[in-house]
Amino acid sequence: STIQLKRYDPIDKIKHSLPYRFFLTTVKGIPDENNALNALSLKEILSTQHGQLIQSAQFNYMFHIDWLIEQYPSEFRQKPLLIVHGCKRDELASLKAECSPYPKIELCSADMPIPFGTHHTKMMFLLYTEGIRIVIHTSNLIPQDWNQKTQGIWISPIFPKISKTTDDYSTTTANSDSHTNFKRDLLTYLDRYSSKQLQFWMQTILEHDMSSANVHVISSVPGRFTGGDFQKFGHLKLRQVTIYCTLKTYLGIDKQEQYQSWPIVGQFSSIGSLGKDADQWLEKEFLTTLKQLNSSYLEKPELKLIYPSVENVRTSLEGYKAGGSLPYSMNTAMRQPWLNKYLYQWHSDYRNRTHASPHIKTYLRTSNDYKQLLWFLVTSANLSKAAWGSLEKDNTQLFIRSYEIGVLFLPKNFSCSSFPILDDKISDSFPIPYDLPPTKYEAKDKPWIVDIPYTSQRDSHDCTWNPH
Ligand SMILES: O=C(O)CCC(=O)Nc1ccc(C(=O)O)c(C(=O)O)c1
Repeated sequence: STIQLKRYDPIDKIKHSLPYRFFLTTVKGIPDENNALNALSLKEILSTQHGQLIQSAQFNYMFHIDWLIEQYPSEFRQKPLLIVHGCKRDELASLKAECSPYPKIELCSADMPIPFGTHHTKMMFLLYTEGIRIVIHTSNLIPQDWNQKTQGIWISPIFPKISKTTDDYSTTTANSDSHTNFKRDLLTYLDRYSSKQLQFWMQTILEHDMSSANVHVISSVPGRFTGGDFQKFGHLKLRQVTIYCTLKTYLGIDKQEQYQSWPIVGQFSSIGSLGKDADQWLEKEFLTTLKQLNSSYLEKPELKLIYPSVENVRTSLEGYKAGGSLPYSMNTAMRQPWLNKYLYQWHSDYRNRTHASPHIKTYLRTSNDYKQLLWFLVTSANLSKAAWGSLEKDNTQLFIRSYEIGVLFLPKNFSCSSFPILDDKISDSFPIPYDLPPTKYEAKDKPWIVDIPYTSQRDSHDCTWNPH
């Protein structure tokens, strides 16, 4: 059979990048050495060092087209580019206008059948002569999102084309998928767009060997899911993957008791309307599925939510302007004061990103001493029912409004029973983006709310915040 020459992937040369391939974006205005550790810029992701680009696709919510084209190397700026978006009406008109100088840009509008849903997914397909690379991340394609924020990036290997030779005995399982069903789940997600332009990318993905993928796809698409589709998306998918890959399979039932109290940490850049108390959705639905309370213990589930306080925003590199990307509205916040007791500050001293305001979204489960990580998810999904879904029809149907996608790291796919979280940062500990244990809000702290003024204290640029 043809020996697939493992092409040298420049991403592998970045210190500590393997085996997780999980990066933050580089931050301007902090010492360079803090950027070196597991950080990438968009230009680095798109650079010619990865091979000869044939064409690409960019899934996102917000686009600055001229700036995006500039992030591609000049020799790749005329390659076909598919923009997958959820824009409508005047936003669609301005997106079309922005794309008109570029004949090779095609627009694919995601079907948005449900009100208040967003096309939130942030993903890149990069097709090279050598193979296809998939990037799943949290940044809008606008300069502000790649400048001074904390954002997350999972960057796949360059998956090689499945060789055509008939005697190909490579380890390809059913059409060369991974143990984590990465290809199957990515295709399941793409199929929901029922888009002709995405047919080409689905066929291309089918033709590539993704058996080396070591993460699970956790996605959301608009719809009402029951029966066979019940656990395919949203928080039920996360439950389905974590429940069978950690507690039950190799930790043994007896140990389950030990894990009942292990806290779950959620971290995000916006919050939806979650109901009049925690029992409406947060604890009864979202936490319960993540906690897998499938046993008799009725432990008080421990949930810690990291969302920037006003002070975190005021003292950030961008100052109050960072709050423009934290669209938690007064109208929503005023109806859920009960949420504040779950809130923790954004703190990332060990990654030198305390002042790089977070737009990343992550969810994880950790031991009580914060030394072991049971699972880790980086995703586009904020803490909202629109993103994660809400159960209906006596818990037989999951209703989701938005498109979201993320990748889940499970220890079993990295041949260990838990990921180490050690306080020194150069060890092989999992590169979590923030400090653990999380830092509680101080008594005077309030969650950042985007649509009210902050004038009593000026920010790091000596500005105040006056939305209108
Ligand atoms: O959900 C709610 O009810 C509040 C509205 C909201 O949060 N909207 C929103 C839209 C786009 C993005 C994005 O940047 O793609 C983000 C984000 O990522 O914070 C959040």
